[in-house]
Amino acid sequence: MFGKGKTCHFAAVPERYLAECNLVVLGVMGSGKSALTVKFLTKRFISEYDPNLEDIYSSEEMIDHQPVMVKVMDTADQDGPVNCERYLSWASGFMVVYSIDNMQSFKGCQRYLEALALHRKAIHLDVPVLLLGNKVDMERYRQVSKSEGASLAARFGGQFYEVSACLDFLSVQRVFHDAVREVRREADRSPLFPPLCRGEDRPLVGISSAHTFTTPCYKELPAPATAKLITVKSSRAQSKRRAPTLTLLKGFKIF
Ligand SMILES: Nc1nc2c(ncn2[C@@H]2O[C@H](COP(=O)(O)OP(=O)(O)OP(=O)(O)O)[C@@H](O)[C@H]2O)c(=O)[nH]1
Repeated sequence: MFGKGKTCHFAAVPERYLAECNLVVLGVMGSGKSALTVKFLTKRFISEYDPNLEDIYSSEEMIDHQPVMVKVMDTADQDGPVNCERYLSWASGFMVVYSIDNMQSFKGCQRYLEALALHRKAIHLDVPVLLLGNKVDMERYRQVSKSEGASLAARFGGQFYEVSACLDFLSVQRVFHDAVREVRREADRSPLFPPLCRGEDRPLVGISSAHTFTTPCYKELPAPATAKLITVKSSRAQSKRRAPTLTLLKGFKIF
């Protein structure tokens, strides 16, 4: 299990004021989805994960002086974008990951982008999509050029980043925070985005419309069928405390 720690609460901000942003991380096996997710949540790079586990992690973040509960679904698709329903209807935004040292993973992520384009068209909402070229530390084995990544992202109307789960934390954090910013922008821009973010029965109090955003609820939101919700301490809070021992997927421990 990952993240037994209790949630960190920002002292001055009652929980009911937190907006939520559901991010889904997609990509073929081995592209680094779990590594990026764990890096964002814990500032650490862990090299092995159970590829079959699909979990949702949540972390309270302060982004542009606004608190937000970021929920990250680390998906575990075996065969590309099939049975996507569990995350399509849940997501506020998507992050599609490939590995710059693996052309197959780049081709694989195009299938995700196509599926997401269809989804966006179907619901008439520009749910933000970010394309991430991971493993830039593997530059000398690069198979996908930066311009190929950028032009693919542009083709599908998404932001493009190159990152590495095993290099600096801030670059990874920036990508996740930018995803939240994109979701906020879209929520502000589109009257079709539902007006308030609604967590599990969280009272909808005190959130001005300028800062509200949520899952595109074009239909009833089922809880993702196969995912567990795991709450971890925010990375910011964690850095201020003595690092706890976290037991990771597959029983790996980090300190
Ligand atoms: N060098 C390097 N290796 C990475 C990076 N990110 C992930 N890896 C390695 O790539 C392998 C796959 O990473 P995962 O995070 O498990 O990839 P995933 O996309 O979650 O894979 P599945 O769980 O199989 O879907 C692991 O051995 C990681 O250690 C990175 O930025 N740089």
